[in-house]
Formats: sequence, structure tokens, C-alpha cells
Amino acid sequence: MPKRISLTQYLVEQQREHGHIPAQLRLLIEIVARACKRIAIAVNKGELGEVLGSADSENVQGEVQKKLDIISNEVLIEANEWGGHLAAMASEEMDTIHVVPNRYPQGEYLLMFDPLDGSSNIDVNVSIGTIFSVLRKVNNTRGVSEDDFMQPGKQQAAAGYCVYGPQTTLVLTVGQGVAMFTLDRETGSWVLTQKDVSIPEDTKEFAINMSNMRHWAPPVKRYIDECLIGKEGPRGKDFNMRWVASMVADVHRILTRGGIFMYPWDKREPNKPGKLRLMYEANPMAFLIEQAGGMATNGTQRIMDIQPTKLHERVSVILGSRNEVRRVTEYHLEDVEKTSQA
Ligand SMILES: O=P(O)(O)OC[C@H]1O[C@](O)(COP(=O)(O)O)[C@@H](O)[C@@H]1O
Ligand SMILES: [Mg+2]
Ligand SMILES: [Mg+2]
Repeated sequence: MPKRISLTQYLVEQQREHGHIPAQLRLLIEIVARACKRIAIAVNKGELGEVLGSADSENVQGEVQKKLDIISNEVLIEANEWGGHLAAMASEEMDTIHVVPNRYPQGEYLLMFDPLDGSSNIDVNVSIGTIFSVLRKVNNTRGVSEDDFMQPGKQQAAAGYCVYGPQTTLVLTVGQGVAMFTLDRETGSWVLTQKDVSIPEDTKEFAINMSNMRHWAPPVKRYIDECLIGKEGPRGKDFNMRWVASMVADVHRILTRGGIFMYPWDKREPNKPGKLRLMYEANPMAFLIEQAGGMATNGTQRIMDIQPTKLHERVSVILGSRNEVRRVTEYHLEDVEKTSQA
């Protein structure tokens, strides 16, 4: 039987043998993974744990919060604030940053998370997840503000997600490829089940919310139309479609067997760049996707190059198999050029 490698062993190896991560970052990742285990337990209890349903409150983005959104947020904060590895945290569910209280030591990292991704799937027993991104506080004077978080995704020290599905899987990058760990419920440990994850360059599977079709920009419409014509069209092949409506689950499928995921800008709210959030949804997923050989853009620009200007900034997202993302991005760039010449 092959040797079982735990998350701790994997991280120690990354730290000691390869020198890829400092001890504080290792501790941070282990604590996030432990928090995800607690969230997984709450998710699994469902109705029995009285964790389903709405919490009768709204987050800063005007979205109705589910009980699990709030529980997961609290679990992540409680787990992380005392360890001495963090300066502050930011979350989809909090208006502004949560600075590590004075009674605890301050560390040099900044943690961002979407505590519960795929909220509309909680009550219907479909895969959901937690997404996280880690930055280093560049300015090392005492005190921390939202400005410290305003770093492009390419500066992430680590990123990952945990998907609560038929299996509970933690997917991680520290900038040295992507590794997947499956939760062994009997021993309570994360076991390395795949390393050097690699996304096929080509795909025949797309993920997009088709109900928004009439609102899309022409390049997105063009790309999907071509997929739908299939063999008879310019692509010369038939495409399949999947849309879980939990980004974690859709990205997990793409990391596993390839595909393209899009949540593009649409004309219903023209001033809103997209639905998904840059700092704790798009950036960590873009980091994972690129580390697995894929590509992630907002249509015209690499997502991880975007300079954020606010914590809850939104962004248009196109990510997955390299050749498909490149194609959609080219369609956008051609469109920009056409409009500028008109
Ligand atoms: O309901 P829609 O429009 O299909 O949107 C689904 C998308 O919204 C999200 O659920 C947004 O995330 P939250 O649940 O964390 O707000 C993504 O996970 C998913 O891809
Ligand atoms: Mg989300
Ligand atoms: Mg969420």
C-alpha cells in the first residue's frame, strides 16, 4: 500500500526540505484546514444541527445571509485570531477587516475568505465550499488597514478551497503546483490524494449560467453560440454543459477533468464588473488554476494582475482550460478593438 501523506507532512516537507513556505504560513494553512473540518461537520449535520435556512440578516453586499454563512465565518475567525500568524482577516460576510485583537500576538499575514461559497445550494444538499487567499502584509509597521489588503492576486502567498461534497476535499497551492487532500473521517486527518494537479489545455465542457444569456456581452455570446452549434460550427466538436452554481464545485470539476467556467459582466448592471468577488473568490481560484496550467482572465486582463481598489470589489471571471480561456479573451480583445475603431 502506498504511504499515506498527511497535510501536516506535506506542509513540513514544503517548509523544511524545499524552503517554499515559512513556519508561520504552515501554521496558518493548518489552522484554516482545521476550521474547514469544523465547517464540514456543521454542513454534514444539516437539519439535525439546525444550520439550514436563512439568518434574517444581510451582508455588506445586500445578500441575505444563510445561517451557515454566519457560522462558517465565525469558525474561521475564532480559529485564526489567536495563533500569532495573522495581522487581520477579511470576509465576504464582514463589512470591513477584522484586525487581530490586541490581546493576541500579531503576525505578518492577511487572510481573506468566502466562508461559505454556493450559499443557494446549502438547503438543497448540493456541494458547497470555503475559499481562502493569503497575502503577506507588505508594510510591516504596527497597525493594519484595508490598504494593506490592496495587493494584486499575483502577490498571494497561498490560496485554496475546501469543497463539502460527497467527499470533503481541501485543494491548496503555495505557489508550487496544486495538491488535493481528502478528509479521512475515521482518523480526522487530511490525506494527500493528488499532487501536481494539471488541467488539460483543451476541453469540450463549459460552465455558465445560461439563464443570463440575453444580458451577455457580444464576445461571450459568440463563444457560447459557437459551442452550442457543436460539430457543425467553427469549433468542429460538440460541447457539454455543467453549472453547479457553487464556484468551488465548478472549479473543482475543472481542476479534475478540465473545462471552462465563466461568470462574465452582463448588461443588467453595467457599472458592476461582475458578480464574483476579486479578493476572496476570483484571485484564489485564479492562483490555483494557473498553478495547474490553466488560465484566468476578466476578458481582457489576467485576473491576478488586477490592482484592487476595494475589499469587496467584483470582477468578471473566465477561467479553466488554457486554450478555451485564451479564445474567449481574444474575442473580448477583438471586440474592444472594433469598438475603438468605430
Ligand atoms: O446563482 P447564480 O447566478 O448561478 O450564481 C452562482 C454563483 O454565485 C456564487 O454562489 C457566489 O458565491 P456565494 O454563495 O459565496 O455568494 C458562486 O459560488 C456561484 O458560481
Ligand atoms: Mg462565493
Ligand atoms: Mg459566500
